[in-house]
Amino acid sequence: MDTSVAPSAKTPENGITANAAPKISVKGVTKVFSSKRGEVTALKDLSLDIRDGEFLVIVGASGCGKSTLLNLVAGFDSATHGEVLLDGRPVTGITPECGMIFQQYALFPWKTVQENVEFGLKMKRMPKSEREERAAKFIELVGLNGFERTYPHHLSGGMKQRVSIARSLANDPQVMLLDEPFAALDAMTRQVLQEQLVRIYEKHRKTIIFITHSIDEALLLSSRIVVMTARPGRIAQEITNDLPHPRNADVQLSERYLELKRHIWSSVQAEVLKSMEVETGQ
Ligand SMILES: Nc1ncnc2c1ncn2[C@@H]1O[C@H](COP(=O)(O)OP(=O)(O)OP(=O)(O)O)[C@@H](O)[C@H]1O
Repeated sequence: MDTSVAPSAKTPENGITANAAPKISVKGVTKVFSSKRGEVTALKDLSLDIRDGEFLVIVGASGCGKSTLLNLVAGFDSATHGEVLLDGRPVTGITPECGMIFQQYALFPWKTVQENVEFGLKMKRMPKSEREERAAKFIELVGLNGFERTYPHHLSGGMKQRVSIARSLANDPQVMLLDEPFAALDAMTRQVLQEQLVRIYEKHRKTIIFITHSIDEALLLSSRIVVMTARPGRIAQEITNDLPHPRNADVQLSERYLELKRHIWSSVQAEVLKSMEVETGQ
């Protein structure tokens, strides 16, 4: 594993200590799917540690197993071999410690913004006044004040995704899992939401695992980037992202940014070419 561009896992900006016990530990995970067309090995003997407060971004060719890995961490599915540990305990099902955000917002269309954000808190039986106050705080954090009583079908895609983020944050998960959350958005909305997520990360320091196909998105957001191999997915490379915080899109103009981007691109490109060979059976 080449980490030559990466200086160290500890940065003054994020205060993450390399030798702290991992928040999440993926240990020798293999995932085989069986279908009518036979078996697909999506992940093979994949191991990965994620530290508390890290913003880990996973990139890799289409079909290399990124969503499969995230689903195992979320407890939506279980590994064929190996295990996923959260705070040292095996993940055996969905847990409130992990909040998931999908590309397709997953909002309740019959509930207002306020009711969507309050939903998890209501499930936890939080008293009404407390949950209203909490929801208002996170609606404000994502810049949606004034839209509390609006229904999702009156919101743009970017606004819907902000509701999803507010809903997840309101539940105060220790870990946020995001599967290509901004992929369906136009470029400008996407940049606004990326910068908003960076601000949220800088303020709240959640442990975040984020999947994307965009190297620019990975570099803007992450504290570490993992490139996965072509299927069956394993870790091809890990790169510590030492671009400074507070971070915004201007970071893309720096020499360091271009250096990291070139490095990640060469790794991703090699894996994309391999995945094309897998698909065409060469
Ligand atoms: N439930 C399933 N049954 C059968 N095969 C599956 C299932 N889920 C995923 N796969 C297969 O496992 C492999 C990995 O899929 P996965 O969705 O994890 O990849 P990905 O890297 O997230 O892809 P993309 O970037 O295109 O979203 C693919 O070949 C996919 O077809």
